[in-house]
Amino acid sequence: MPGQTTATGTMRVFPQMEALITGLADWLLERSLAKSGSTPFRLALSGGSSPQHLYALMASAPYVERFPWRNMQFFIGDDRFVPHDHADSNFGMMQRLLFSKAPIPAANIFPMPDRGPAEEAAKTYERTLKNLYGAENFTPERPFFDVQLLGVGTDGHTASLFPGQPVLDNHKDWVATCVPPAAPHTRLTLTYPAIHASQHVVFLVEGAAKHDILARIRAQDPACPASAITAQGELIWFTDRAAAPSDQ
Ligand SMILES: O=C(O)[C@H](O)[C@@H](O)[C@H](O)[C@H](O)COP(=O)(O)O
Repeated sequence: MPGQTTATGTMRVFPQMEALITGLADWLLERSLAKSGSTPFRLALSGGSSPQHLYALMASAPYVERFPWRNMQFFIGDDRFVPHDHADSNFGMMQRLLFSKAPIPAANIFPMPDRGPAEEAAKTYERTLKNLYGAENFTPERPFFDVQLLGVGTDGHTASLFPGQPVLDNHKDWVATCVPPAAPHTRLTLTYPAIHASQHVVFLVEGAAKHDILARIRAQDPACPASAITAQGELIWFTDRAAAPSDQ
C-alpha cells in the first residue's frame, strides 16, 4: 500500500505515565485541531486500563475547553459483548471518564451494540461504519479513521485480535466477534482491514510488564497480532521508559 507504515513505526518515550499521557493528549489535540475537509475527526478508542488516564485528562482542564468536540466522532476499537453498564464494558468506562464529562454531542459517539446475537451486533456496527464511510470497499487514499488508538496485551494482542484466533484471518469484514481463550466474555472487535483504514495508528504502552512484548512486536514477531498492524500514514508508539527498549 502506498505510504503504509508497519508496526515498527516511530517510538516516542516519556519519563513516566503522567508525561506520557500529557504528550499523547497534546498530540491528539494538535491532530484534531488540524483536521480539515468535509468529514469530522474520527477517533477509535481502545479499552483496557492504560488509556483511562488519557480519557480522564481529555475531559479535564485545559483539554476539555480546547478539543473541537463538535467536529470529532468517537468509535470503539473493541468491546466486551456485555451491557454498556456492565463493569467490564469498554464503552461504559469511556462513558464514565470522557463521554459524560466533555461536551461531545451524543450523535458523535458510536458505541458498539450491546444486545442481541454477537454476530448480528458485529454486522450492525460494520454497517454503521460503512454508511459513514459511504462505500462498501475501502480505498487507501481515503482512510476512515483519522486516529486509531490501540493498546497491547502481554500476549501480543491488540484490540481483540488475540493470538491463534480466526479473526486474524478475517480480511473481509470490518467488525467481527472473537472469543479469547480464558476470557469471560465474547468480544466485538475491529478487524485488520478496519484498523488499517486509519490515517494514523497510535499504540499507548506503559509499564515494565509490557517491555518484553513491545520488543517482540517491534521486531515483527509473527506470533504477536499487534506486529501486523499498519497505518496509511504514521504509526507511533507512545511509551514510558519502563516499557521502551533500552536503546530508545
Ligand atoms: O478491550 C481491551 O482490553 C483492549 O482493547 C485491549 O486490547 C487492551 O488494549 C490490551 O489488553 C491492553 O490492556 P491494558 O492497557 O489494560 O494493559
